[in-house]
Amino acid sequence: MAGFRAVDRRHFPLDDIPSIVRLFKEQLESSSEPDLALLSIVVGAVENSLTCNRSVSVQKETDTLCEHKLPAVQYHITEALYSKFHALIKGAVDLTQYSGSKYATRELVKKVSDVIWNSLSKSYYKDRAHLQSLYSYLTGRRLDCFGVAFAVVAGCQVLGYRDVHLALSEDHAWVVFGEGGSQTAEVTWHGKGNEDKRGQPVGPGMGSRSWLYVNGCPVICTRPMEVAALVSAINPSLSATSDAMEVALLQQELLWLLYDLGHLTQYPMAIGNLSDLEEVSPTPGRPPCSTLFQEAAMSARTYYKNQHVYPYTYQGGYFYRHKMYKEAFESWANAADVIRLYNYSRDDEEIYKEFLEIANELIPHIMKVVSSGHSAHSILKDPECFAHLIRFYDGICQWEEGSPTPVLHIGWAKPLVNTISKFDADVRTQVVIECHEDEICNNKSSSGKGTAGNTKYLNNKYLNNNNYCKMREGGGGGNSTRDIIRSLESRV
Ligand SMILES: CC1(C)CN=C(N2CCN(c3ncnc4sc(CC(F)F)cc34)CC2)S1
Repeated sequence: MAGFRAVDRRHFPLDDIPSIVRLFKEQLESSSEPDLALLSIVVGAVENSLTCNRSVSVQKETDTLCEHKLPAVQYHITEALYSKFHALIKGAVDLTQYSGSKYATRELVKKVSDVIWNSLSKSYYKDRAHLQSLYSYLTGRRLDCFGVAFAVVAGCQVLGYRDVHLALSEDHAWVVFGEGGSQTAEVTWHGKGNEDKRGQPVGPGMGSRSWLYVNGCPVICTRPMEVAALVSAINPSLSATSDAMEVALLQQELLWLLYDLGHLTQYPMAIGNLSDLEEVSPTPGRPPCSTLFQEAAMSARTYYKNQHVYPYTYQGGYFYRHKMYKEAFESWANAADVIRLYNYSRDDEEIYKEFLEIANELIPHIMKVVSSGHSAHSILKDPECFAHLIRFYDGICQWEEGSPTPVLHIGWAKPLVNTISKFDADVRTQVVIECHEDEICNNKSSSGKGTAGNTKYLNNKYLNNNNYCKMREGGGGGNSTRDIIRSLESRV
């Protein structure tokens, strides 16, 4: 649409959270598609005014939630930026070049990606905050890697293509297009120092088994889920240690609107974002954040073959912050059960850092804290805690097996040895180690091209009955947990 619909104009000026929620609600419930450019410009303007300007207005203590006034988003500013985006896209893409098909072609998608890509400012710090919205793009010519992918989808919407949608893994974004969303295309970069693969289909399919492409189980967005992605990408941080409260409250309200409309059901990370916000500032009458973290994990199991890691690290982080250490061990073991199916490759640094922090910071901290106490109920006397930790470490070991890049090094072994040796032998012997082969792991070892620990992998199944966990010895060599445990036994 060339300009704002008349209905949109009357929402302005947007000077508080309810007025922005009303605009989103109307966009999401109106007959035609929600307008990604309009919504991204609006939330980008609010975020920018509350997090990027030095002139931070000190909120009067007397203010209650509903009186949270925002720096008003004026209609004429929004309309000018909206028209600028339309002019940029329509001016650069001659649609007569792309046959009359209603479906986008790879050339069209690549062309829109080039228009965004070539209009970005030449050099800026790509990992900075607040570079995800079209407001940032249109006022500063700066976008982060997610922002480029989002801008391409918004640009294709401006051109009238309803088949181009955002595809999201846990650390990358690309687009699907064509009949039934059957085609894929890279449209942005990933990580540092990697040549971008823009225009190419997302590859190399299952072969690489890298976490970056979540084994063929990305979140394929509908238009409302693309709105959920732009809302999830709102970044309230003012500095490394503080958030702009109004921006966080706006994000929370918009996520509840999307939740109630059912648009987060198949989007585990957005549910996780909402749970994090609820943990900090619970909304009366809403489910507790612990329930939401569980919903995120269930969503990943239901819709994405349990191939996503973050729902379990969201949940484990929550339990850790609330000193629910046994539950944290279980969530982290569940996260390791996901990563064990992958091969660690060079693009997977983000999840490597996540597991490194859990194994070498968070678990050792827990061990230190609980070692000071001497209660009979200590987790150090609980075989199920030991079993969760073994499952956690074993998952990381299996992740490494068959991978082109090694995972473990001595920096991992010391905290691991230290942790396991905190459990007495009579507790450890209650955990029967049982490993057996099954088809998934066979595929992993057959397709694994890696060198690190390239051995025949046997899956560790955990049968949790009679209050102990069975992990039966099997074949295999490399870093299988059995070898680690055996070597530990000889030292403890
Ligand atoms: C348990 C954690 C460490 C806490 N926050 C986590 N996030 C994971 C990434 N987040 C996300 N939240 C919603 N949608 C997306 S799409 C995406 C990949 C990017 F390249 F597009 C990331 C992401 C939000 C924050 S994982």
